[in-house]
Amino acid sequence: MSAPTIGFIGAGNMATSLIGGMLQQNFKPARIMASDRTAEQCDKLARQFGIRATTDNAELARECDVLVLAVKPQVMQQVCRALPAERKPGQLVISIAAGISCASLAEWLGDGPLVRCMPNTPSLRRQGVSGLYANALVSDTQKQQTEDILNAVGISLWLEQESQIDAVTAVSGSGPAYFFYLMEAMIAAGQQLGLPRETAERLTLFTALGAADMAVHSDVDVAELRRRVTSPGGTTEQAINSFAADGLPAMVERAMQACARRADELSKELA
Ligand SMILES: NC(=O)C1=CN([C@@H]2O[C@H](COP(=O)(O)OP(=O)(O)OC[C@H]3O[C@@H](n4cnc5c(N)ncnc54)[C@H](O)[C@@H]3O)[C@@H](O)[C@H]2O)C=CC1
Ligand SMILES: O=C(O)[C@@H]1CCC=N1
Repeated sequence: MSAPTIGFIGAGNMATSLIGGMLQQNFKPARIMASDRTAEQCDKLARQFGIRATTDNAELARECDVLVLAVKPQVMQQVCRALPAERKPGQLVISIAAGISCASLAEWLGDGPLVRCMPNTPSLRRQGVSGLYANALVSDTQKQQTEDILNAVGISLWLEQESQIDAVTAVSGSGPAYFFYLMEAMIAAGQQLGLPRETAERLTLFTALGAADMAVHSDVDVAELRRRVTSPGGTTEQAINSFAADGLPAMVERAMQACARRADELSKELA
């Protein structure tokens, strides 16, 4: 079977990250298309990646075997309803929007194979992680096609239930922002302690990179890795005790609950 043609509707941050990663993983530019509301964005992608880009979403719907919906949740209904009814037969639709349910997508597009995917921006560096949920009409071949796309930019995990996508959004979809926020705070605190900004920044970023790499490749869990840094009566213990006294775990839980709740609210507001 020949390789599928893949069309991205909405060529913004996430689509650019995904396409960039796919091309590094030997996807052929001739097999990838993108459409965007703005001609500037189309020109940018065409120049950057050598792919075909158009302002006509309908062209992708007619020509592509796989359609990736990568517009903001707030415009998804309008974009879906404006697509032609004569889409490529058996077309797989992959939506990466937060908080847009399969039921809404099926109502706007008609019944068909549908995957909900929650990727994240480190896909740009092929370090992404995605949660995937398929409706009952998705074939094994289409599941494989979905994995081929998302695994080109990192790793992907299939979910049993659609509702778990909101939890994935709270952990990994939005998660890079939490780590960036912590890094911002560490850089500022490093400066307060007397380091030049650039030094505090490099120390912080390489510490984050090293800690994540170590945790990913470790055969013990992250709590044990933390304990191994924390000498009794030493310096780390003071910092961890301070975080605990300020209620860091509860703070993280509340933030992630708020994130998942917003995804659920969006699914109702935009249904
Ligand atoms: N940015 C992130 O970290 C993540 C975003 N997502 C989801 O990905 C989707 C896209 O997010 P971003 O790439 O961050 O947004 P973005 O704003 O960078 O990209 C959206 C693109 O859609 C285009 N667009 C708007 N209306 C259009 C229309 N009618 N037809 C064609 N294109 C149109 C815009 O011009 C823009 O280039 C959202 O639904 C979001 O929930 C999912 C996971 C992570
Ligand atoms: O903030 C948002 O709504 C999107 C979804 C996950 C990450 N960014």
